[in-house]
Amino acid sequence: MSDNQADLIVHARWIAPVAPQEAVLENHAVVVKDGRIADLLPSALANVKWQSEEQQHLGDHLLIPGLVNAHTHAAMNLLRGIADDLPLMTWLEKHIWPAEGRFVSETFVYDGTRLAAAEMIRSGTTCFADMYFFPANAARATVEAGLRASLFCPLLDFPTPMGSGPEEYLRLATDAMDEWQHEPRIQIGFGPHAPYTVSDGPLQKVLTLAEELDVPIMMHVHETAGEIQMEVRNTGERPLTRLHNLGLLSPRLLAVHMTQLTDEEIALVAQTGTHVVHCPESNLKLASGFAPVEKLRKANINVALGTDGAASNNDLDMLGEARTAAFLTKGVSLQADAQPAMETLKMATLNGAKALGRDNEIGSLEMGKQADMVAVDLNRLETQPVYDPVAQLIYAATRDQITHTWVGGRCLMDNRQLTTLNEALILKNAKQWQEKIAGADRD
Ligand SMILES: CSC[C@H]1O[C@@H](n2cnc3c(O)ncnc32)[C@H](O)[C@@H]1O
Ligand SMILES: [Zn+2]
Repeated sequence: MSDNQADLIVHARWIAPVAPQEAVLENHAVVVKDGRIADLLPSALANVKWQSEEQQHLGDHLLIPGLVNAHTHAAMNLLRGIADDLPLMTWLEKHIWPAEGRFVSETFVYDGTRLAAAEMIRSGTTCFADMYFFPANAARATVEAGLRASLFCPLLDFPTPMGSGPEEYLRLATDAMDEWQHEPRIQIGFGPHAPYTVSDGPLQKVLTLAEELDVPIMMHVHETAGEIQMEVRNTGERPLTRLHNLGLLSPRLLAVHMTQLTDEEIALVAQTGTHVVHCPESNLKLASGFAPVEKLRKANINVALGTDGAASNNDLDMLGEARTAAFLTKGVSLQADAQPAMETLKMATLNGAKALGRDNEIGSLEMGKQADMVAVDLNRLETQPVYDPVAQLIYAATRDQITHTWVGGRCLMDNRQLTTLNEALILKNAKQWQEKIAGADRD
């Protein structure tokens, strides 16, 4: 193959590379070779410098890096709408855990993750961070869909459909790491559920193994005030202090939610390089609170964005989540200029990639990185006229305007048609699960 031979050239009216520069490029093209971005140059020069049989002329579209959903429970798509309008602990203890106890299996996780993958591809997510049971089945569904994922293997003090206790969860996690080590699109990490469900011994083991194997850790932390009061009552310490004393706060940790933070705790998170994953819609729906994003940003903390699972959100729409995040930060900080549109796009892409330690490969449209990209059609009544394409994306566009999704240069959605997944089959399967789950309650 000659040096100027490419596999695909995508031309767009606007390209927002996110990094190394935040500026939006006009009438440019991305050249893809061997799954990576080989060039980013003015459209007029693309076919002078490069040859490619495959060309995509997008017109009035904005091309952005693939969205990185930094926290979800993909298979919970099958539990969407099963328990609404409840606070976290009632939702979890009285509804979700009992339902998981009855229905979660390897098949449930495979089917649920496939349903979630279809929704994610259709809404521009190219990489997701998942924390759920039977991660090998989630990995299989992810690879078949063509997506990227970081799968965090669950660990709790008590039995679940997946295992009997910490020793078994740890073994299953290291087995999954062995099994998936040669699949570059899959990363496996540890997912100790929360400070109130995992005791010190297992957390110490997680930390030792994570350091030895050099993998990330994801945990729900300070999601509600109630969880903090409970820990203070039982141990006299706040959960974050306990995690710090155990040595868990570090760039290896993705602390999810973080809605309750003192100024001292924010300083500690900054000092230790811990990443925060903000899940505004789940936090709002469960009435948990909200992360003080503007304060976190001022402290130079990396804040990524996640939807949480579809049973608490109730969708996996990262564009919608980004809009909620931007508005919430402005409202909470009483500063209209807090979290501008470009900052929000960065939170939904590069910051997620950084939190997962994958920013050398994904998160921005830079030469050498994987060609994970999403095209958004701005040529619609709802997003015209266009003065600022990124503002239009964050403040006005909706996920149905996403026309194309590529992962590693492979097109997973072409003009809103899924190429790797059978929509009709997935739909049918989701309905069968609904009948099984709702039917079991009637019996
Ligand atoms: C250890 S597997 C994941 C476990 O977490 C539960 N879960 C889903 N959303 C939340 C949330 O917002 N806070 C705490 N726990 C959550 C899920 O149902 C699984 O049991
Ligand atoms: Zn969660």
